[in-house]
Amino acid sequence: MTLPHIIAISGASGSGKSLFTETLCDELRQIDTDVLVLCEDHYYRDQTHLEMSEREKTNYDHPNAFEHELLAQHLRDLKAGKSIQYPHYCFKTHTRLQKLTEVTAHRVVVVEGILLLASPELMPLFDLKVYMDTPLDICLLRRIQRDLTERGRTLDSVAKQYEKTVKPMYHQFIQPCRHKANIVVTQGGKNRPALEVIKAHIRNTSKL
Ligand SMILES: Nc1ncnc2c1ncn2[C@@H]1O[C@H](COP(=O)(O)OP(=O)(O)O)[C@@H](O)[C@H]1O
Ligand SMILES: O=c1ccn([C@@H]2O[C@H](COP(=O)(O)O)[C@@H](O)[C@H]2O)c(=O)[nH]1
Repeated sequence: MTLPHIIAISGASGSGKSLFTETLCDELRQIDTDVLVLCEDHYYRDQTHLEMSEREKTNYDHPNAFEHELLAQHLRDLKAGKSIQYPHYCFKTHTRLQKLTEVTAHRVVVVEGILLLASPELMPLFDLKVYMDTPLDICLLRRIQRDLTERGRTLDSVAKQYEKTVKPMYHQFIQPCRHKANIVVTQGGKNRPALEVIKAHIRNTSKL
């Protein structure tokens, strides 16, 4: 089997990574492209051993919060044509679920997450690196809306986490990776020309 083409979609929380990935992959499937999506979020380290009050103090925007070594192993396995079993993570409890999803190797693998380009172990595994360059104030507004409706947070907790870790870690780890990307996407998940460019690149390079 042809090696999978692995694409990283990175950028700040709320920058539009998920929407961009979902749109890209839906459209690739419509043209019969065999594509698998993996989320870096699934690889957050389990916090079960900590009290809830301690879990809430964890810095989830630092690279150490992720089990990048497991994600790297999974990407190497997929490159070798092997199946993987990826974990699932719950943002409300900050723990891994008792659930693994088995997936087989695909021709195209799209991985999305905030700190993919900050990991020296992951970087060599990506064939294409995309950075979502969205102003941080827009990201924050989107994050407030999502965290209140989907992740069981309050406005106060979102504001505190943003000041304490989300914003400083963005400046320390995420934004400095912008220059490592092959493609920088402005205007979030709805940037139609950027989607077309990446689709054309995938068609040309993944020998579909
Ligand atoms: N260009 C855009 N215009 C309007 N809304 C957008 C745009 N890009 C993303 N969104 C919305 O912003 C929110 C956050 O986007 P999402 O893709 O979940 O970000 P991320 O995965 O980077 O955290 C979602 O509700 C999404 O639908
Ligand atoms: O237990 C957790 C784990 C992560 N977070 C926050 O999630 C975002 C990353 O997710 P996106 O889907 O890219 O927005 C990150 O900024 C963490 O702060 C959390 O709050 N709790």
